[in-house]
Amino acid sequence: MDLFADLSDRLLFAVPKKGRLHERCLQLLEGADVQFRRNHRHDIALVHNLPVALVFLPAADIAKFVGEGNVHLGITGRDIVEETEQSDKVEQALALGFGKCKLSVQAPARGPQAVHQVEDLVGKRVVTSFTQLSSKYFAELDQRPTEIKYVGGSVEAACALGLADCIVDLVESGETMRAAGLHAIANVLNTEAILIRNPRVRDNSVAQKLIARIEGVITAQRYVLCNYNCLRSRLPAASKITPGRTAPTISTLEDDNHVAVSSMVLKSEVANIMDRLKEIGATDILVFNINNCRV
Ligand SMILES: Nc1ncnc2c1ncn2[C@@H]1O[C@H](COP(=O)(O)OP(=O)(O)OP(=O)(O)O)[C@@H](O)[C@H]1O
Ligand SMILES: O=P(O)(O)OC[C@H]1O[C@H](OP(=O)(O)OP(=O)(O)O)[C@H](O)[C@@H]1O
Ligand SMILES: [Mg+2]
Repeated sequence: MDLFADLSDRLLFAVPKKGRLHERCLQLLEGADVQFRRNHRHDIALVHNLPVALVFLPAADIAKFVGEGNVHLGITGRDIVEETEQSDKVEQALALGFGKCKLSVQAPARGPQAVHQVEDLVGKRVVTSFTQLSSKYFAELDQRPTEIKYVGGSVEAACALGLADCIVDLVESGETMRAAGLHAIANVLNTEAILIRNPRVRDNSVAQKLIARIEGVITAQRYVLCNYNCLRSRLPAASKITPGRTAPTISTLEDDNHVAVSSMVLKSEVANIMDRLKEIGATDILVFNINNCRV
């Protein structure tokens, strides 16, 4: 196989090769029926059923590849787009709703090294994988230079090892930082995984198709389908509780006094919605997962 010739007519789509976003990206691709077989240790995989090639890269490099046009579409964290200064060069096609965390300033919580406010860190030593964002953050805080040093991983160890007075790193549950004796003293950025594209992509139709499919998978994960019966006279109240994305679907029943209602509702609100439907006398309330959709 001549891989370079095979790639020339394909849309290149970068996917994190490891780390927190990898598995979720593979699930998205499966949901979008992007079929491929990745050979062991090979970082490029041709898609069988679309003119697309997947390129497996470290999440930290993806924004730059997309921004410079080497690849056309990619999934990475918003933090990476900001850190690599690509926000003017890439378009955000979709926010994906996973990989949510905060980039935050963390310092020792107790002992002689303890720090409780970020102002006390001006002029001190910061260790991070996010040197650009950290430099900007501390420069805005004070004109005095703060020393910013790069490390590629296990950033949380830097204070205990005497390398830093504080770190700037990603925090989700806070477990890693607690275990390292650190606490958050300032938030630099909220981030989540995003689908980005190069605005100069040649074959827009393939990119559009992929974006629409991925949007469908994400929407299907966020919503469920709620079906129930209620008295026709309670329809105005029912429609307020389940307005649907456009409007609820109403079907007539043999019994003229009742209607069947079907409506997409947010998964995160479904328990509350079922309670409210019960209160207005709805019966036979059923909730179904949605496998896939286009909205
Ligand atoms: N704890 C977390 N919770 C949620 N999202 C995270 C978390 N850590 C990182 N991310 C997101 O995932 C992106 C990639 O980070 P991650 O650390 O998973 O990649 P990596 O450094 O390439 O992998 P690894 O750390 O396994 O070597 C980050 O830029 C951020 O957007
Ligand atoms: O708040 P938490 O839920 O504990 O998550 C935060 C941790 O997740 C990331 O680390 P990762 O797992 O990528 O390991 P790494 O430090 O080796 O990159 C990040 O760098 C933190 O260490
Ligand atoms: Mg990591």
